[in-house]
Formats: sequence, structure tokens, C-alpha cells
Amino acid sequence: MVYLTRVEHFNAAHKLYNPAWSREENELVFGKCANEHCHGHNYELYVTVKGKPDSGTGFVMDVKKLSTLIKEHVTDQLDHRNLNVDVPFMEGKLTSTENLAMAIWQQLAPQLPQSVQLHCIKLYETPRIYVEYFGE
Ligand SMILES: Nc1nc2c(c(=O)[nH]1)N=C([C@H](O)[C@H](O)COP(=O)(O)OP(=O)(O)OP(=O)(O)O)CN2
Repeated sequence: MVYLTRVEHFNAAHKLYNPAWSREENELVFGKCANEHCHGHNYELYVTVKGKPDSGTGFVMDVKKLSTLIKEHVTDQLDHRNLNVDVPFMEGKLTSTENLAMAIWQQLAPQLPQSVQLHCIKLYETPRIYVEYFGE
């Protein structure tokens, strides 16, 4: 099995805010990340698929096609958006890096060719904070 990774990026705004809680509770739990006017991140997205290289191309899959799928189904919907209000696939979800990584998996997995499997969504929220999701 060979693992192939494509890196993409997007910029987005969000706030960490649980609507079931009061503003005070949100500020207690999430601190400055609960600021009602939101804040922004330069997200770095690592998408890893796994499969066997094709005998004709030597590719697990064409990484340019993987990039196009990521852009079409994920990053075009996130880039320069507010994750709390603009993104249908994040509706009703808290916009933590964990939840965003899982939602990206749900968006992308059904779009991949049958010859590969999605292995990992690795999402950097900042250079010091990242999540890895393996689909379970
Ligand atoms: N488990 C999680 N914890 C936190 C998340 C998250 O998604 N999952 N997110 C945040 C905030 O979104 C916050 O904005 C993080 O940014 P920041 O404080 O700037 O992060 P850094 O630690 O990289 O910055 P420093 O300047 O080093 O503090 C918080 N927690």
C-alpha cells in the first residue's frame, strides 16, 4: 500500500461558541476564541489517500485530480468564509478543528475514485495546532 498526500490551504474566520450556553459560559470555556466578532486562521489541509500504484501510470491516483476534487468539494466552500455562518456542511456544528477535519472527511470520501481509500485528514489551524482524523 502506498500513501499519497496533497496539501491545500484556505483562509477562514470563525468563533468557538456553543449556542446552548450563555455568553459568559462560552467566554469561560473558549476565552478569546469566543469573541463574537470572530477571528481568522490560515488553515493548512493535508489529504492522504492510500492505494496501489497503477501499472500504467505509476500513480496511486493523479494528484492533480485529487487537488481538483479537494478544491471543488472542500476548499472552495471554506476559503474566505465564516465557518459559523457561510458553510452548509458545517451548519449546526461547533467550528473546532476536530469537527472541521471530520466534516472535510465526510465531504471528500464519497468523491474519491474506487481505486483509492481516504486515509487521513490532517488539518493545521495554526502552525502549532493540528488535528489528524482517520475516519473512525
Ligand atoms: N481542541 C481544540 N482546542 C482549541 C481549538 C480547536 O480547534 N480544538 N481552537 C482554538 C482556537 O480556534 C484558537 O483561535 C487557537 O488559536 P491561537 O490561540 O492563536 O493558537 P496558538 O496556540 O497557535 O497561538 P499562541 O499564540 O501560541 O497562543 C483554541 N483551542
